[in-house]
Amino acid sequence: MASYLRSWLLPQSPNVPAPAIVKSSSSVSPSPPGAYLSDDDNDDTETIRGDSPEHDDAPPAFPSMSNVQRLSSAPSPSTITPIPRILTDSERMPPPPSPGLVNARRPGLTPPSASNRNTLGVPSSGNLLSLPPTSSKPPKVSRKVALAPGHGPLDWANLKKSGTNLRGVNSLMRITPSMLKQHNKREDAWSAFHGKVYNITPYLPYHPGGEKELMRVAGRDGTRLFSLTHAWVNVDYMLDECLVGFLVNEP
Ligand code: HEM
Repeated sequence: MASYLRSWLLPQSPNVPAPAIVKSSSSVSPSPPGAYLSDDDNDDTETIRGDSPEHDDAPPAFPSMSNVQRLSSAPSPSTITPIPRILTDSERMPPPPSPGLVNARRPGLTPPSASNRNTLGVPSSGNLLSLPPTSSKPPKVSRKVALAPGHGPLDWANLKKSGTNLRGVNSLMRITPSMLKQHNKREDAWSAFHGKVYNITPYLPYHPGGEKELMRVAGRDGTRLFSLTHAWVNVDYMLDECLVGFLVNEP
């Protein structure tokens, strides 16, 4: 009786098989004697060693181990794999920056300072978020003049359609530079544009740039000055009813 109790209170000696470790072929399958003693050569013995996950639900050995036996066979704390801890919000990776701070975090770009921000907090310059300058030129000052009442663009269009003879001649002519030069008075002003000669006298009070400007080309070729001022204006359409002829070279 005493030896029986001692065998349960003391750890098992190495030559006595531990009752909890089932290695006996009789408990599993009828293997030939000695087959379960082989460590590596037999696959069947591998499946019943207890280190396989499939063996976790094996029934406890009988008789069960004492406290001393359990302590001696328990794994040391250093061999226990720690269970991963769930991170709190503050320990997780920070969220991506908001769009307004993207440039401030880019290397090589200076973050927008308070000095180059307007009252709305929008960077005014030196930042990709700022609007590009639309033009480096100063704003163009209009040189248009105030036309007399009844002398607007629509009034000119109506005059052209009225059938009034705006040419001052009965037929189209071949006009040399010397002939053109004789028509340089306000009441009789001709000017050449793109090889065509027009009577500009009826148009003088309708010219948005003023009579004075238009009279600069009276009696001569005004193509260059016209193109420098407003190349986009369709003079052929504007003065089609004022055509008097075509510019030709001197004979
Ligand atoms: C007979 C031919 C010409 C016609 C049909 C004509 C027509 C016009 C028109 C339609 C405009 C208004 C343009 C706009 O609204 O943007 C204009 C403006 C003007 N034109 Fe003429 N033009 C003629 C000849 C000339 C010539 C020869 C000069 C210069 C010597 C001249 C000087 C000007 C100027 C300074 C303005 C004002 C431009 C501005 O600041 O907006 N034009 N002209």
